[in-house]
Amino acid sequence: MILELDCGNSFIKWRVIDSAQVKTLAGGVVGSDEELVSALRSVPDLALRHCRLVSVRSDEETRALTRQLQDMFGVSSASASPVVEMAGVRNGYSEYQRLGLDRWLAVLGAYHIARKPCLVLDLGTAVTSDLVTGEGEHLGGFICPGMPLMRNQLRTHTRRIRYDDAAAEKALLEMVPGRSTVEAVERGCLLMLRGFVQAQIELAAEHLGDDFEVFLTGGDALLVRDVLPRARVLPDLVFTGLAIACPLH
Ligand SMILES: Nc1ncnc2c1ncn2[C@@H]1O[C@H](COP(=O)(O)OP(=O)(O)OP(=O)(O)O)[C@@H](O)[C@H]1O
Ligand SMILES: CC(C)(CO)[C@@H](O)C(=O)NCCC(=O)O
Ligand SMILES: [K+]
Repeated sequence: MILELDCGNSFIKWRVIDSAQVKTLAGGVVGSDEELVSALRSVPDLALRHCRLVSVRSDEETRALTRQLQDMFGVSSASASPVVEMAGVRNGYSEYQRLGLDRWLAVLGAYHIARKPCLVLDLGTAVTSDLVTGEGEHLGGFICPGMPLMRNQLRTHTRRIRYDDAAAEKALLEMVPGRSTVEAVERGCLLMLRGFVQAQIELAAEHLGDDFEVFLTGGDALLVRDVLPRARVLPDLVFTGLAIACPLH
């Protein structure tokens, strides 16, 4: 069995796949290293042979996690690392090491699947957009705050914006003008997000021509799905790229 991890800024996405790399045996989203360990402990008949991961956390945090996995499950971890070029894709950053590895893997995964120009949108704590040409040239992209950051900035920097998560979820069931704070904020932030992704479609058409694929991933992907009817929603896109960046021999 192989353990795969995508360590984002707020959550760790994990899954266990069989050694032939065809079936997903277990998986989930957790908020901390401790939660990951207990989630793994509750997987029946767990027998990990390998672990591969991508992390946008500090090296220290990532090392603490891999050490724990070694101690608890006897498995050593391979981490995706920055490269200039891989699998037919060329990193577009002027300092290639600075490109977030989750972005890089999502781009590798998307280009591997599409083999044509791609727009890759990842909606997590932060929202990222990346463009790749049909020749595998990564053109760079954009970063902006995601839903969690937008709403928390408003809650933190104002005196009178206060509401709980349950109310937030309910507020997004409709998009008419808000008649309460929670409705006004949640719907306002969602409109920002939708506006951003729509602008990316226009931008991608300028840089890539009209025939490009749109890939959508990240915990909040479904919030913008209705304004991107042509997008392929692939929650495991980063894992697709991880398999390319960290092959098991
Ligand atoms: N099952 C889920 N578990 C956790 N978060 C979820 C889930 N489904 C949707 N979300 C939402 O997804 C968002 C977090 O997305 P994601 O897990 O991709 O972020 P992240 O990887 O921590 O952030 P980033 O990609 O910016 O580093 C949050 O707004 C959260 O509410
Ligand atoms: C933008 C995030 C936070 C998205 O997870 C991550 O890809 C990251 O930390 N990137 C480094 C900065 C950059 O990509 O330019
Ligand atoms: K991510």
